[in-house]
Amino acid sequence: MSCGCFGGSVVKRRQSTARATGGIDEQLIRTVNHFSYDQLKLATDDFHSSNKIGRGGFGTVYKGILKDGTEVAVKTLAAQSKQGAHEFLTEINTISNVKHPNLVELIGCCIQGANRILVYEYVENKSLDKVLLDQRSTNIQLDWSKRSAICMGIARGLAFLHEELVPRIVHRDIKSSNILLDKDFNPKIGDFGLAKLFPDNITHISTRIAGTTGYLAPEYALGGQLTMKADVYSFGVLVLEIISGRSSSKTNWGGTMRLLLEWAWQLHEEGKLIEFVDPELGEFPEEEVLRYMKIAFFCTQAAANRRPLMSQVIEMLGRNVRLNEKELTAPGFFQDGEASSSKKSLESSAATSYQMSSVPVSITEVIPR
Ligand SMILES: Nc1ncnc2c1ncn2[C@@H]1O[C@H](COP(=O)(O)OP(=O)(O)OP(=O)(O)O)[C@@H](O)[C@H]1O
Repeated sequence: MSCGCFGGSVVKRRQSTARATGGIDEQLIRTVNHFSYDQLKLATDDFHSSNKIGRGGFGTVYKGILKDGTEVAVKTLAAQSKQGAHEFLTEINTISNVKHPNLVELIGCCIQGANRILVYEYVENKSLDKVLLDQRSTNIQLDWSKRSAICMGIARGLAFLHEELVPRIVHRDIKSSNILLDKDFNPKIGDFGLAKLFPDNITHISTRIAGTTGYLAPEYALGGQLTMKADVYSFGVLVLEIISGRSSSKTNWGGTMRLLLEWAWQLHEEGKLIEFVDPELGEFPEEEVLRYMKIAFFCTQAAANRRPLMSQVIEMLGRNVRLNEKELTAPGFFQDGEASSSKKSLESSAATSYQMSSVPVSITEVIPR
C-alpha cells in the first residue's frame, strides 16, 4: 500500500492542459493514489461507528489507520448522490498532488464497484466552526495569538490557490466548517468539491451559483460572476467570525434582522467596533484586532475589483501597516435573493472583468517602526 507517498515539497505552477479545460482528466485519475475497498475497510475497522468522526453533505467521514500507521480521514460518498459524485471528481481534479501546509492533503481515493471514497490526511482538532462557535463544549480556548495565526494560515492557503498554481483554483466555499485545525491549531482549507479551475488567461467565469449564504460575494450571488475575489469576500466574512466568535449563518445580529457583516459595518460607522469582539477572547491587542477587522472590510467591499488579492491580505495582516481608510468603500451584502446595500457599485462591479492588476495599490502604507 502506498500512502503519503507523493513526497517532495509544495507543488507550484503545475501544468495540465486537460485541467485547463476544466474537464475531468482521465490521466490524472490514474496518477492519484488508489486504495482498494478492503484496505479502507481494514483501516476503519469495517467502517465501525466508533471511528465515525463526522457527516457532511458528501457522506460519512471515518477515522482510519493505514497499515504503515498513517492516520487518515476516510470520506465515503453516500450512494445515489449525484451532486456528491460530481464533487468527488472535482476534488480529485483540483487538489490531488497539490501540497501546502494550509490545505488538507488528499492522499488518495477508492473507485471500486459503486464505492467512491476519498482519503485525506487526518487533521486532529476538529473544524474551526466547532472550536470557534462552541468553545465551551470543545474545551478549547482560542486566544488572540491562535486566532491571528489562523487568519494568516487561511490567507496563505488561499494565496497559494489563487496566485501560485496553474491553473489557479477558486475554492468557492470558504467557511468555518471547511477549515480544519491540526494539533498546533494550524488551519487547513478542505472540501474542494465546489472548486473551479481558472487557466491563466481567464479572469472570471459565469457559473451556477454554489456556496453558503452569509459568505457569498454579491456579484457572484446575484450575477454568477465568479473570480478569485469571491473567495476574498468569504475570507473577510470568516475573519469577522474569528474575531467575534459569532456565526455568519445567523441573521439576527445587533438585536435586529442583520447579517454579521452588516452589524460589524454599522458598529464601524458608529465608532463602536470594539463591541464586536468576542467576549470570550480574553486579553487582546486592541489596535491589532481592530486592524484585522478593517482588513475584513477591505475584503468584503461591494465592488469586487476593490478587494485586495490574497497576497496583499497577507501583507496587510502580517506587517505593521496603517490601512488607508480613505480607500475603503461600503461592503456588499447578499440576503434572500437581494443585495441590501450598495446596489450601484454592485451593478458596476458585476459588469467588470477583473484584472489581477486592477486592485488599488494604496490600501496600505507602512508605518515606520
Ligand atoms: N481530514 C479530516 N480530518 C479530520 N476530520 C475531518 C476531516 N475531514 C472531515 N472531517 C470531519 O468530518 C466532518 C464532516 O466533514 P465534511 O467535509 O464531510 O462535511 P462539512 O464540511 O462539515 O459539511 P458540508 O459537506 O455540508 O460542507 C467535519 O466537520 C470534520 O469534523
